[in-house]
Amino acid sequence: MALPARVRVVEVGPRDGLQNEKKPVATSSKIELIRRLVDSGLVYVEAGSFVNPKWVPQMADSEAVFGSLERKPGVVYAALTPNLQGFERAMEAQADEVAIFGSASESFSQKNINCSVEESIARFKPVVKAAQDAGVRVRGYVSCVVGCPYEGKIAPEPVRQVSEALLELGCYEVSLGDTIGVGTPRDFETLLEGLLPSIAADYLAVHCHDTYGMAIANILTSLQMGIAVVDSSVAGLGGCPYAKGATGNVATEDVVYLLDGLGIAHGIDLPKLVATGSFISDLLGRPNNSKVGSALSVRSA
Ligand SMILES: CC(C)(COP(=O)([O-])OP(=O)([O-])OC[C@H]1O[C@@H](n2cnc3c(N)ncnc32)[C@H](O)[C@@H]1OP(=O)([O-])[O-])[C@@H](O)C(=O)NCCC(=O)NCCSC(=O)C[C@@](C)(O)CC(=O)[O-]
Repeated sequence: MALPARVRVVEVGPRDGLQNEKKPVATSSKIELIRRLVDSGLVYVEAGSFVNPKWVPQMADSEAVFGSLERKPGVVYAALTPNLQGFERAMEAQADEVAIFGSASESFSQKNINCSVEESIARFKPVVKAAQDAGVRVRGYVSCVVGCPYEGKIAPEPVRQVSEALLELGCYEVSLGDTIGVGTPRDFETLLEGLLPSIAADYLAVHCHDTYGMAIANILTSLQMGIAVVDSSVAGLGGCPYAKGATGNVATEDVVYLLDGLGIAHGIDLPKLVATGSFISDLLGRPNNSKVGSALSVRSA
């Protein structure tokens, strides 16, 4: 299949990237990070999450973050909302879009959102209804699409079932999460071969963690199979609080470099993005997990 002419990059660094940071990150730093990301050309930023702050303390200031974002036409600031309580908080904070998050693995569902996969769909139903009533778009996530930290390998069928359930509820798109970054291109091929006969590529995104260094290869495979939406975190920030040992998302800089090399449009200014990756890595006092970011920072220094 031909590669897509344009890819929509969904920046999840301020949420997925920062949610697992052990040291507190100042609200003002999060706001500055998001400002720089938007200044780099990103138009979709997952800026926070309205979950139980006891479960994910790093996201407890999401109201304050959303309250100080500079709103710009065409820029979407999204938030995770696991239930109606989260959705109401997100609306109060004027999130532009929300996301519900399920799992293809029962064990991960219990650890992450404290309910079974079936219960999660029932819990999401009123969230989507409330969002539709408010005219707010809802994105869906499915975690553990190829592997689970508790159950090992995951087959495409449960992923298809949960993805279809989320789309039937009213999600406009489902992002397929390799939560622990164990997938290889063969796994992504098998996954998409299992999904694409019943779900059009236009309704799917990929969300690859880079634990085993396979994320860029998995994204390339997905692009070749018609996927045109890619989630990523600047500087490869992140990890999942409920997936021990999982490292960050694929770095946005690495995705942009790949897209440039393939001649795929994306609308992002790579030098500005690299500077943003250096900014947040310095601020967190951790190495920059983007290979492209590190290489280009050294060259420009
Ligand atoms: C889902 C819940 C809330 C269920 O948690 P629960 O304990 O089952 O909820 P509950 O309804 O029984 O309520 C218990 C307490 O939580 C409070 N509560 C309940 N809901 C909220 C809310 N929205 N905001 C604030 N507070 C809330 C509620 O008010 C109550 O407070 P108490 O009376 O004990 O003081 C909990 O399990 C939770 O917060 N989990 C967070 C999970 C999370 O954020 N995980 C990381 C994000 S997912 C991810 O990273 C994967 C992804 C998306 O990136 C894709 C991938 O890579 O795979």
